[in-house]
Amino acid sequence: MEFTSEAARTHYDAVREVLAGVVVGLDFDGTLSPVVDDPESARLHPGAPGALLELAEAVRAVAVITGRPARQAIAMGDLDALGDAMLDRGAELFVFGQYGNERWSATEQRIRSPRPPAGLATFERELPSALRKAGVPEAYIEEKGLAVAVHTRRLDDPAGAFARLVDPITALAERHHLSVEPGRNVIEVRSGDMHKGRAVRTFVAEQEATGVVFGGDDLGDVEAFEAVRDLRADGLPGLVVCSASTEQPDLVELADVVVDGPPGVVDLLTRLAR
Ligand SMILES: O=P(O)(O)OC[C@H]1O[C@H](O[C@H]2O[C@H](CO)[C@@H](O)[C@H](O)[C@H]2O)[C@H](O)[C@@H](O)[C@@H]1O
Repeated sequence: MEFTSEAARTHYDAVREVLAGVVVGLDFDGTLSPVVDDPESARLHPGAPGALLELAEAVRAVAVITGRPARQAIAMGDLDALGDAMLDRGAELFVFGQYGNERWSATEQRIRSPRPPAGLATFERELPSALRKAGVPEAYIEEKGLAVAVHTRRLDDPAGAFARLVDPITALAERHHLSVEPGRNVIEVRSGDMHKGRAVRTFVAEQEATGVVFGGDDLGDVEAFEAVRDLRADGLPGLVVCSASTEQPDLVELADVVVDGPPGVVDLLTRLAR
């Protein structure tokens, strides 16, 4: 792991000093789960469950804060079993799905979810035609209930296809009053009401946290990075962790600690816990 500045090292020490009251939010894809070609095949890094379990005992609470539907993240990460193991040790696991629109906890064992945003159903109906017109009809459409993701990773030219799709998808989304979230070979369309920054702030407030850590790897994590930095400016110890990749190099400059993808995240969580 690498600190991005001397101040960053101080932030790390400040968080460790109040660790028992700290909340830890972690993104799923690219942070806890290595990025794979098929979004359905993503799984937790093998070291993640053990590291999260150990960490949960040392902090106030742990949350997976993801763009995925909560149900999917729970299934892919076997998070209900992990949550049970945490409860057995007096710790709690939360999942904030769809950028904080959905909420699950190991104690409640049910997902609270709002209705899909107005305009999403029409957007979905019009999307295949927009993909055809942009010359990328074979892009993979992932329907998530509250959002739609268009993936280009498995195409012959993922970056070129992404570039051809951003403007037409943005225009279509705007016509339906929806927001666009570009990511790693993915363009997501969803309601703009919620983002990971709000999820982080809610998590901190509800848990009356004495500090906060957030780790992420993609543009959809930037609001959470900013929330940690803003809370820190208000006096709450905080640490921003970037799970680095060549696909989103710009995120590094927003972070305090940079680690090498999910294996590096697991290593950092293990160090924090000890
Ligand atoms: O907030 P996250 O947990 O990072 O979720 C963001 C999106 O991640 C998924 O896509 C990404 O991971 C896939 C599997 O590794 C990869 O194939 C894809 O290229 C990545 O963009 C997921 O499919 C989306 O629904 C999530 O919103």
